[in-house]
Amino acid sequence: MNVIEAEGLTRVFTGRPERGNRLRRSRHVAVDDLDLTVGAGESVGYIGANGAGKSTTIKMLVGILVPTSGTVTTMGLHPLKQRRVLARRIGVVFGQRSQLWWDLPVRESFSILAAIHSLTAADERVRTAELVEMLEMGEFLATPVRQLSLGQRMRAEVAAALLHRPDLVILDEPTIGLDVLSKQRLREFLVAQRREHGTTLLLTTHDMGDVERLCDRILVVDHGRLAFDGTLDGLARTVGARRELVVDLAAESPDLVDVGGAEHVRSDSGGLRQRLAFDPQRTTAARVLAAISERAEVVDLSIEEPDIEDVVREIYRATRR
Ligand SMILES: Nc1ncnc2c1ncn2[C@@H]1O[C@H](COP(=O)(O)OP(=O)(O)OP(=O)(O)O)[C@@H](O)[C@H]1O
Repeated sequence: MNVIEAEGLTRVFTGRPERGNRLRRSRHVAVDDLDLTVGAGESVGYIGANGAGKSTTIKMLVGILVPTSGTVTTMGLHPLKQRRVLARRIGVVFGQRSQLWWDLPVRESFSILAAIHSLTAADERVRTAELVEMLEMGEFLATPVRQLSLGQRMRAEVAAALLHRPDLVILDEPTIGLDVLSKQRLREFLVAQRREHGTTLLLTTHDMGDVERLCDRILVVDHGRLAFDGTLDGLARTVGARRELVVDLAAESPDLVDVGGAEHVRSDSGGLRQRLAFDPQRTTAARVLAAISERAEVVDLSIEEPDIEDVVREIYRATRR
């Protein structure tokens, strides 16, 4: 069964009437004739530059925005006409907007949501305990939401959206602004939910790490239109999404140009710091590091992910050729 089916989905925003000419309004096509199907159990990353139309699409899928034209069903339901029924079947997280009660302790927000979703008292207890453990929320359950750190709040938001075990979870920028550890926790949790419950995931993100660790299908949107629909492998083949290993060496060294599986990008400070690019589909950072260590003593290292904006720009370039 398809969890999401959209055909010719279009949303046009019209501005205010222009001064001196009330009949003229600016017109902006945010989502342009989009055909989209997402099957049960898929994990789909929806990426694109700022303003490409990601949030607008999601809002139409969940019934917050009315399409200008086209059709859409989510979980086989009409998002606008059957919004209440749909709300019981899906979980939605908008990174920038909270669904928790600001002044209440986190635990109470969960209780209210459990009541809204008609969970039994026993089920609420079991599910809350499970989420608290998996998302490590024990230490801030009694804290009012407004006092949470961003990482804590996002974990609580995700828990709130998944409390009723929805079949489809839609996340708009779930890891935005989070530190490395919080991102990792959240990703591990989502992977586990998928594995254990077969949950379908659709997420928008600017973080290539989210895409790599969470998604088996990627959609790239450009000016409201689909520019790419395929796997991460396919995306990497199209744009060569590379990572960079940055190593600090114990002594100045010549450029590390002959390291297998990696390409020397740049040396700084007489070769004390060197950057090597590699394709994560073909080799691993550990292998590249081992090869470097045979040639020079490494004292520190970091790995830089490709910037999603660069990947998207490359996709746009490739698809417009
Ligand atoms: N309510 C609105 N009224 C007018 N224009 C809007 C409205 N909402 C969005 N837009 C415009 O539609 C386009 C798509 O916006 P949307 O928020 O869907 O982009 P996005 O891909 O989610 O971007 P971001 O990554 O920055 O969140 C943008 O040009 C935006 O300015």
